[in-house]
Amino acid sequence: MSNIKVAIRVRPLTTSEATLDHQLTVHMGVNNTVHLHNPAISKTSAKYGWSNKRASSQSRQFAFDYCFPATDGSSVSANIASQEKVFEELGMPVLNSLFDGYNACVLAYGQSGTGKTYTMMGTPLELGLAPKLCTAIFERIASECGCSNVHLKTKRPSFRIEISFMEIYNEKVRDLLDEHSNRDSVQLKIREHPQLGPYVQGLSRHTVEDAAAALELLKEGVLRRSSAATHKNGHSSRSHAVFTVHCTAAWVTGDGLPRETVAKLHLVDLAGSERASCNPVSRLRLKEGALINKSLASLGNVINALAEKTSLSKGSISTLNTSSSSTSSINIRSVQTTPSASPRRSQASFIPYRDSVLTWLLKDSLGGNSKTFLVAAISPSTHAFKETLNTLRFAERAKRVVNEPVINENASVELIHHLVQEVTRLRALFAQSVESNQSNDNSGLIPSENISNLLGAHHSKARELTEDWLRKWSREIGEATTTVHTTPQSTEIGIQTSFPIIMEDLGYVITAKETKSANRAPVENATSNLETVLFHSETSCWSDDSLDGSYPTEFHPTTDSHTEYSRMNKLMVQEPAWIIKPNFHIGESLSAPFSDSFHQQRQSPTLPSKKRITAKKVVRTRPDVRTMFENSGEIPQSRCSSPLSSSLVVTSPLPESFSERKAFRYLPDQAHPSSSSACSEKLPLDNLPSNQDHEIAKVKSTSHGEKMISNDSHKSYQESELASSNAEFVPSSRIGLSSRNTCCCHILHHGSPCKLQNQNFLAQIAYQRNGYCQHDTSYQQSRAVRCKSQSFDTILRAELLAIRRRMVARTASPKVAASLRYLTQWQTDSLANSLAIKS
Ligand SMILES: Nc1ncnc2c1ncn2[C@@H]1O[C@H](COP(=O)(O)OP(=O)(O)OP(=O)(O)O)[C@@H](O)[C@H]1O
Repeated sequence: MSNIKVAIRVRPLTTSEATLDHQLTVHMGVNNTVHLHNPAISKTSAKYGWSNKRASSQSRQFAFDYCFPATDGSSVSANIASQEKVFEELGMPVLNSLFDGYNACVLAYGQSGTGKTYTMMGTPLELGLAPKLCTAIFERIASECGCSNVHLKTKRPSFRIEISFMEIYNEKVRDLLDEHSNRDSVQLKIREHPQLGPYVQGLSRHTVEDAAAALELLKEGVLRRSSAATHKNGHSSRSHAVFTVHCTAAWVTGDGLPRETVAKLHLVDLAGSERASCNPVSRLRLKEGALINKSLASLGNVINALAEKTSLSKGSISTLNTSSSSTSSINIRSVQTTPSASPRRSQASFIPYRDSVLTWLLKDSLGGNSKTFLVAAISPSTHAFKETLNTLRFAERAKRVVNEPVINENASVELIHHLVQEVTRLRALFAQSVESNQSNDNSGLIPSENISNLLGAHHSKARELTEDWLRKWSREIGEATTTVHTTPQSTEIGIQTSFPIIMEDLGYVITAKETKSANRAPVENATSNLETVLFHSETSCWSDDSLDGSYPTEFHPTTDSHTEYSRMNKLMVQEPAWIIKPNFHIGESLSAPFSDSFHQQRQSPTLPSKKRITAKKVVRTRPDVRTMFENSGEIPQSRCSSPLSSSLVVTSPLPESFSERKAFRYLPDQAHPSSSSACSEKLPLDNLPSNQDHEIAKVKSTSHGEKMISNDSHKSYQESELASSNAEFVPSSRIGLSSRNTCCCHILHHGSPCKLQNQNFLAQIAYQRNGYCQHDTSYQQSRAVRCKSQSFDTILRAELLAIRRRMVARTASPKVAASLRYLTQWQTDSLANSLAIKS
């Protein structure tokens, strides 16, 4: 049970009000009290010597849960509650409720022009609750995905966020996210689901993967919303707007049980109440105003009825308490059906939700399953005294409304939990039964076969439902995105680590990729699937953003491309393998045998070292990069890596003239201060392109004390590099980033598209471990990734440990070890330690 929480927000006097010398009527006291008095009346009573009665009837004091003042009474602009403060005090509890699985609702109520829209939507410079919440939701998702044990969720949850946005204009519901809808189009109907409550039939729901997408939808809807100039507000909302965020969270608990919560958040910006006496600009405005007032009156009636109901139930409880002190055996039912109380109660128990579209739709939020917050917006001006008093009275009544929020668990998940409990109970019963069989005491016990049958049935039902749920959840998330792939369902997690090495006069960037398959039984077998390692190593690579991931026709490695492709898919599912072409030997660093499976697969235990890569054909490289090479007379010997990770990578050794110094022009001196001394020793940075400043400017400090260059900055850096005529060699994003010792994480899922938050999550982990991470944007764009989230936790943790181990293994070659100084600190340390151990 929780009461509606009420906040009062006072807007500052407008410029015209201040110019016209409007007096202030509202003052905030201690403990969230609001004092309202009418200075005009006080003055008049003093002047004519009236009794204080009239003046005091115009002076009231209220207490609320939150107060957001606009003035301290002495100056207009001082002490104004900022949008940030409102978000912190109201937005954060709302956010917490949503992530705990509760429905939540924020209603902005008040006279026209008092700041409802300002509070809910804000302005471009001062964002309101809705945009701030959109951003915060995705930040929370990223953080929940990034750390364990949040809200007792022992496995990291995965989320689905959907958005809908509607307005109630003249008692008609309209979808604000449907570009074809307009005020004259067919109105949407409200229906009521026995369990889920009222909903709008045919209202579009949009799955969003990041805050930007959510904000875009919000903006779109706000632009479509009906508004007009009125005498009170130049941009007055003529409809009630309801922005809804549906948040579904799914995770697997420590004991392997699925959990799924489905919560929704309504952000309601009501149209402003207005006096009918105020001259309407047109007949249309008059009609709009009348319907707005009508629906607000219905809202008032619902609030009144609910407040009354609360008072009555409190009365019942106090009656019960008094009676029970005298008669201990009295029961609640008998008190509630006391004849004298019943007519009033039955009247009060009827809540006129259906009197208006607004109240019907908000049924859950008003006296139902929701944690509701009401923001009553008021004007401090004497001229609005009456409306302000009405608003405060309304808010005071709303405070008495009691809601009954519950965590909204998915029904089938609840059933699974119930079955599992039942299985535990039956097991105990079974043990008891067996014991008593042994002692030949069968009195009162159910025969053990019966229990065993029931146990078996329950167990298999629970397992079946869990599997269904896992399938449904991953499919649902897959369906949420637009790209659909028909390749077999398989889930992999890959980690890519890149670092430069120098062999003779050639610089290479080594990109080591590891991909694991976890497609089967993601929960139970995740750990064992870790052994299914698909290791892919290759030399320097240019990622070709223009490649869409389709198999290039020119690709002629030793095996037929299609066979290769299907083999890859198969391998991902079934067996560990090394994907290294015989003609793709890049030096002893990667020739070291890494696993037994490698020997089995390749037969030749070691690859010849220091052999240059010779590819049969030049595959597509970025046209600009190619042109650049052609101009300089150097055609890169490129090859295309197998479509291991769905994102095709065009690889190439660095060209002959790509000298050491040039190769390391892009080293992370600025990005990784720890490695800067090592770099600058050997690689003077005097030849850095002038636009490096641009890049450096965008290097962001992070909480880890290290610096990270955003993708954007890198992109623009790269673009400016391309534009620069004296550029001799233009690295693609991958090479550029690779030379920064990045560790990129890919989650690969053949068959369904990517969920950004999961990538964020992995990238975040990678960053934490490696000090730097890259978002593979081309990958995000071109290919779909979806991983069954419940396997992330186990796989990734082991993955990160494994990559560390493997990095150590690579130090078998002193040449590679020499390149370690360019790796980030933790890598360097662990590898150096291992070298020391080996020597
Ligand atoms: N707390 C505040 N601080 C600064 N300016 C505010 C505040 N509240 C409202 N305003 C300004 O007051 C004007 C009216 O606000 P707004 O449009 O939000 O009112 P409203 O209650 O939504 O009106 P209506 O019901 O007519 O749509 C806007 O210019 C807004 O920027």
